[in-house]
Amino acid sequence: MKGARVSRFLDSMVTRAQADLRTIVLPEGNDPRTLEAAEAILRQGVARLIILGDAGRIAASGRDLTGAEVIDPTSYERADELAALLLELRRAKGMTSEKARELVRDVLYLGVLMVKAGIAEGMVAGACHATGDVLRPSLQILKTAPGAALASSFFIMTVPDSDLGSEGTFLFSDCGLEVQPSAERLAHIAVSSARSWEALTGRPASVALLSHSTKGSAANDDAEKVARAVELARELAPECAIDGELQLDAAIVPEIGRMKAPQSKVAGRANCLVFPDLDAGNIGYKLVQRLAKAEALGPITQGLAAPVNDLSRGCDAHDIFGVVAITCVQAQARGKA
Ligand SMILES: CC(C)(COP(=O)(O)OP(=O)(O)OC[C@H]1O[C@@H](n2cnc3c(N)ncnc32)[C@H](O)[C@@H]1OP(=O)(O)O)[C@@H](O)C(=O)NCCC(=O)NCCS
Ligand SMILES: CC(=O)OP(=O)(O)O
Repeated sequence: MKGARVSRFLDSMVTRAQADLRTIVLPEGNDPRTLEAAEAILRQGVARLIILGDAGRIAASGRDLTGAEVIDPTSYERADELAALLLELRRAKGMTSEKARELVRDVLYLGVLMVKAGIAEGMVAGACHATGDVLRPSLQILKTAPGAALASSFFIMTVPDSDLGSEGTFLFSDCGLEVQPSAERLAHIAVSSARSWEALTGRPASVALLSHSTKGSAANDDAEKVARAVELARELAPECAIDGELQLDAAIVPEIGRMKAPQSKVAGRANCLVFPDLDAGNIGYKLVQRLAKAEALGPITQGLAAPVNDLSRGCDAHDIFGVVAITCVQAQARGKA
């Protein structure tokens, strides 16, 4: 964490988080990277923290976690109350009181239930759990936000020494949640991404729906799905700059955008890149992170009723710190909505 390069984007998230503190639950208190990030979050006054895990093990980490509330999920005094809440919310889906009492000891379910009950305002996990396991409890318990058709996810990528996108910063979606979105779901992902970008950066979104084809240069079902998603996204958000289908070079490199899609207002200047499916999105973000040494903060969920954000199991403490700062900013926005 010490000496980690902080992007201008992350710096702005930290400043906003510090100005109006929120309470975030970190269910992976047994993970050393999480404790390293927690120490930095507390030292810099970025969030109030609830850390779930074995208190003895956490104390033995040697991290200064003064100010954090450490809760052992095996002896939490509000466990019965949260199990009753889970039962009430999921009874129609076959939840039993026995199963609810068992699930409330699972740190991921416990964390989400704490958010649902208002004990915490957001959650960050995924350093040592797979994405499906992190997101399933939030999809089941928190559900989508009013007006959101679906939940999806994005990364904020900052490529060092690049002037593409927004001075090297991009939103990539969906790199974590929707596996094989239909044209309709892709359109919703594109519009949510534009709104997330604008809420986080304060800058106008320029959204490219990516493909192996630019404006009909290839004719097949995959390219047509993306072109259809563009039409639908424009109907959903006529005020947004959205275009496609575009190849990656046409989307972000001005001279190639002008050559391949001369009529497009997005080509060559896109800052939000929407991938056609999860294979492309997940592989794409990891390529940019690992080969271009980009800062990759996410997967951040959008469209959920309260902020629960995931991490890659390949993350480091800097990534966890960054995702917590973004979660705080999302929690502030929810508080004001
Ligand atoms: C997130 C994910 C786990 C959800 O699917 P699932 O576990 O199969 O769960 P289900 O389809 O049973 O859905 C569980 C609940 O989530 C809801 N749900 C699923 N996807 C949703 C979405 N995109 N938006 C809103 N709700 C959604 C379902 O409606 C269901 O609600 P219900 O139980 O109240 O009826 C699945 O989409 C997934 O595995 N995605 C890929 C994750 C991944 O591996 N990413 C790569 C690394 S980042
Ligand atoms: C986002 C992601 O790819 O997560 P993981 O690396 O944990 O699968």
